[in-house]
Amino acid sequence: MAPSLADEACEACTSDDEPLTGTEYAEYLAEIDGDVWDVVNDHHLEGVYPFEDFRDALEFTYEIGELAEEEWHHPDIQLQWGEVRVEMWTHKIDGLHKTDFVMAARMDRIHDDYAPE
Ligand SMILES: C[C@H](O)[C@H](O)[C@H]1CNC2=NC(N)=NC(=O)C2=N1
Repeated sequence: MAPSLADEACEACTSDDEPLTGTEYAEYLAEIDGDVWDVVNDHHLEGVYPFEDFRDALEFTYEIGELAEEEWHHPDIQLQWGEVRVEMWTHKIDGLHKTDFVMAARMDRIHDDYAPE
């Protein structure tokens, strides 16, 4: 079996890279949580994570913030009761790079720990 996207390294992006097109990112999109993530305008990822309450949403926000600092790839984050919204793309190429999908897969893995029993 191919390694999970969440186990792959975040690849460094250079300004020579082209943003991924729909056919190119389709295989990565299939590996992240389809109930959470959508690609918008072939340009960025939008994710909406559900939570049981505000505290879980707050702790998840902190955890993905730490991930962002470790990988130096920072989503826009909106926290509200029971929900965390995330937007993410690769600024250098103003579009999607494999790294955006690796980050999404890592966030999915973190979110798994918040699933209700
Ligand atoms: C200048 C700085 O290194 C860049 O803006 C980094 C930091 N965080 C980032 N976050 C995201 N989401 N995309 C980027 O391309 C990015 N690049």
